Amino acid sequence: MKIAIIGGTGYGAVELVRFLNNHPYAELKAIVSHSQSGVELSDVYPHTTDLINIKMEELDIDALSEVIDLVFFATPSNISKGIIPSFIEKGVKCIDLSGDFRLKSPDAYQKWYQSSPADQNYIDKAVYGLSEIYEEQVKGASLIANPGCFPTATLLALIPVMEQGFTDNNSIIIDAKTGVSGAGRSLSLNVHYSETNDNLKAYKLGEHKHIPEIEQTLQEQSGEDIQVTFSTHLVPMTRGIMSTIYIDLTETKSTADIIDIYKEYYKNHPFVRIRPEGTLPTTKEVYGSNYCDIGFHSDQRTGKLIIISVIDNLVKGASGQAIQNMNLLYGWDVTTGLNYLPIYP
Ligand SMILES: NC(=O)C1=CN([C@@H]2O[C@H](COP(=O)(O)OP(=O)(O)OC[C@H]3O[C@@H](n4cnc5c(N)ncnc54)[C@H](OP(=O)(O)O)[C@@H]3O)[C@@H](O)[C@H]2O)C=CC1
Ligand SMILES: CC(=O)N[C@@H](CCC(=O)OP(=O)(O)O)C(=O)O
Repeated sequence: MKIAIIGGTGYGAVELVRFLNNHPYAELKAIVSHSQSGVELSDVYPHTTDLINIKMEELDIDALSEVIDLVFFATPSNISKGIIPSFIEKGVKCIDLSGDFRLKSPDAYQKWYQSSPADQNYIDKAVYGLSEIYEEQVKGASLIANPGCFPTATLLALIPVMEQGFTDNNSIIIDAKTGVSGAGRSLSLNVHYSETNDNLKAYKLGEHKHIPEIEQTLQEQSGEDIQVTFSTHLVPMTRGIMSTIYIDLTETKSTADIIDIYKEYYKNHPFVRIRPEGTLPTTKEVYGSNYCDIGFHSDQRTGKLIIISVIDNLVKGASGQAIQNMNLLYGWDVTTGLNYLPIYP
């Protein structure tokens, strides 16, 4: 299978390169860069020296479409929506790491992304690539909208319990934290070392574009009109997301009851690991890997279930899940190319 990556010098792209390099059925044919075409990837990322010998190139849709089967877009939002239709028309499948095709409502996209939405025909075609939940739909897709990092950690943690009929689905509070690589490679004051080191910041309260993404999927899964309270925090670490979720239970359930439900739900999904009672996952325990680890505490005193979900934002939250979706798309084992033990410590 011949692959191209667009957005070559970004963190998402170089993480895709890492996984494709280890993938037995995928061949990386081209890396497109709008800022550094003609430059060797290893000149931008010296850690790939002698391992990846690819000169980045300008985007040429016609020429690329002749030689590739699949394109990964690792570009900021507002880019892929103008390019993907041309690839799809030429029979090239697309996996988009940006948010351009995630929201089914064009009005919601306009509101939360403050920009005009993609062509409705392509929004309709796009499959939301939350791999474990939409496995069957992903298998038949031509365009996959890879989920955002916070929605991945949050939705995998919430959906199984919400299907049980003993939760108050309008009581959800999501308190999420992310490492700085979530903001990508470009520089800004927000992610400046002396602004983030030794510091903890809340940001984008009430206006984060992952709010409509989370609500859209929870509404689709439950059939209810759900609103969530969602807060994001920047933590002085490179990688990792922890989503701490609070949801009211309408029946008394022990932590062990909840764990049984999740173990059953994810029994055929190797990338979701359910922690035993008394242990809660940490971001370091999934570092560099495609795992989403989930732990629970059912608080009998308050009737709230507390769920802790961790991922590596660049792996399960972006490029790893994109590779998982590629594996589903082509009928390969989902773990192909992704069989990494987390890096610890
Ligand atoms: N970082 C993360 O944890 C996650 C990221 N994502 C999403 O994945 C996508 C990539 O993120 P990430 O790699 O972190 O971001 P980066 O900022 O690190 O990289 C994005 C790359 O896109 C290219 N690019 C930037 N501006 C333009 C432009 N105007 N036109 C064309 N290409 C452009 C640049 O590469 P070049 O100049 O080489 O073309 C840039 O390096 C984003 O949509 C992001 O929201 C999703 C989940 C998690
Ligand atoms: C630290 C930081 O800024 N994180 C980003 C993560 C968003 C992201 O990367 O996801 P999208 O693909 O939806 O843009 C944020 O909170 O906006």
